[in-house]
Amino acid sequence: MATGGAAADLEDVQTVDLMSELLRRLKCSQKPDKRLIFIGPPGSGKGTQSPVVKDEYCLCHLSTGDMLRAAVASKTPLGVKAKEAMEKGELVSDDLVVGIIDEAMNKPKCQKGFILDGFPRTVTQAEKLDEMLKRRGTEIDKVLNFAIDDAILEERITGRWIHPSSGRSYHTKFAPPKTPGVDDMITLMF
Ligand SMILES: Nc1ncnc2c1ncn2[C@@H]1O[C@H](COP(=O)(O)OP(=O)(O)O)[C@@H](O)[C@H]1O
Repeated sequence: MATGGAAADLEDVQTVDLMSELLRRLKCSQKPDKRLIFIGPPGSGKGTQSPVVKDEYCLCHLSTGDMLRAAVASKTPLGVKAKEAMEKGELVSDDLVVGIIDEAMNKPKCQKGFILDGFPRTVTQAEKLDEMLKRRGTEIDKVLNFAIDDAILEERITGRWIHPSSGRSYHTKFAPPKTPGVDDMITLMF
């Protein structure tokens, strides 16, 4: 399905990037398919573990929260519809969320499977997920519940610092920035 445009784009890609992507795909072709659901409150470690598991098993990480925030930021039609509910701290409609997950699952990066993060969040979403998987002739392999003590969660969340423009997160005790209150990359650059 490569188009003329896509082929031209590849010519612009550095050889070293192209080779490492080829090697990655070769390695990935030997991995078993995996379809996972991660469940856990903010601070439970989903955000830390997801990229590790994703890279190891060549999966895509489908975080509905991240996808919705990106849609809102880039003002796509989906983002415009989701914005109001998100700002009020309410759930976005099941149809919208199911739509973005269904579309994302068709992407090549989800070919080996996926990590669902923040989805399903309602019974309707869970039923729709069942339908989607049935249609694709697949199943969920594992659901991982990041069970964690409330006291630990509180310590992690209250000590968290987020650099808004990059999304990099720090912790006053566990992962402090080099200079208090300053993002490390900025410290490095100046
Ligand atoms: N599965 C979902 N169904 C409906 N709304 C969702 C779903 N996932 C995320 N959202 C919307 O995105 C917001 C942010 O989600 P998320 O990043 O998971 O963070 P939080 O832990 O603050 O809920 C939610 O408050 C909700 O409005």
